[in-house]
Amino acid sequence: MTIEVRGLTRRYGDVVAVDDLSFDVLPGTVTGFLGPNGAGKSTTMRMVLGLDRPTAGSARVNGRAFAELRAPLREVGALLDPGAVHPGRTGRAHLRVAARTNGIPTARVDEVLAQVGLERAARRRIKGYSLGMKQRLGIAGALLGDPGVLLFDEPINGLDLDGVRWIRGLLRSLADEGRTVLVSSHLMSEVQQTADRVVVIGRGRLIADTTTGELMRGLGARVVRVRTPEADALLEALRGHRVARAGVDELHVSESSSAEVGALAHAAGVPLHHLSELEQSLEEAYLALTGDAVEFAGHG
Ligand SMILES: Nc1ncnc2c1ncn2[C@@H]1O[C@H](COP(=O)(O)OP(=O)(O)OP(=O)(O)O)[C@@H](O)[C@H]1O
Repeated sequence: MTIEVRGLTRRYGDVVAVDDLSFDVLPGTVTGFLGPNGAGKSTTMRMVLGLDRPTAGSARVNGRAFAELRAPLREVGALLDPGAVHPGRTGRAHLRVAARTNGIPTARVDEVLAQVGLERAARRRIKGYSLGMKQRLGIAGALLGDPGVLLFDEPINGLDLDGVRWIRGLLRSLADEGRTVLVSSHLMSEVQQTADRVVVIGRGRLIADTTTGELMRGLGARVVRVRTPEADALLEALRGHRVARAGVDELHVSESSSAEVGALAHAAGVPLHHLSELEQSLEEAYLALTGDAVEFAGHG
């Protein structure tokens, strides 16, 4: 039960939505799929689900292209666009149609309705559903075929706190049952709370593919802020370190400590006017990581 993405590329005219992307999603884990708006997350998921055609490369589920899966809904379930349902149908009727067309026993419909907590609304028309209820119905649809691979595109969008907690618990339990779970979000904080692994993309390209812990350690690294009237001399003394020039008299040193920077400055006879450690918040660090990849940055 895996998702394998290899050299996946999708162009729309001049826009490269997904750019030579490769990663694996493994069973028993929740993998967060993280990137700013327009990064290419939905396009990637659509290609995994056979809803869009790669310009190059491949996306495989359990070793096969989606079109080659014999019983697709039993192998992979997805929540993509919860609004894309017939509003005049009841939730139950909607799922029964999906079950029938996919050779899934209709008894399964009531099971998944119970699993997502929609039993009481099952006989009401979808047009009367709240966003959260539509989201739950979409998830029920994803679970219908009891698939080993699940994709959720921004599942917490528009949910209240209870709904968010419920989704987190559901993702966890699906992974604990040994399933392969890929969940997209544009929020670092969300992925931090739910995912074991993270695939970060920006402008369609892979930025990071690692465990959540590693990503947080890397991103949360302290930066030493130092000010000196002799910045060039200090730069020289810090050779071999990762240093960014933040102004005429200010340097930011990564992967170091104020003790180390202070000692190096002292040894080189460089006077310091300021020395401190900046603790980056995870959200800031994530923005720094994907900053160059943001398609439309807000100003002011
Ligand atoms: N059918 C399409 N035709 C033209 N361009 C498209 C199409 N689908 C997506 N794009 C473009 O591809 C890029 C990636 O879009 P995509 O929706 O995959 O990003 P995303 O990471 O899911 O973002 P969001 O969080 O906003 O949904 C964007 O520049 C988008 O405008």
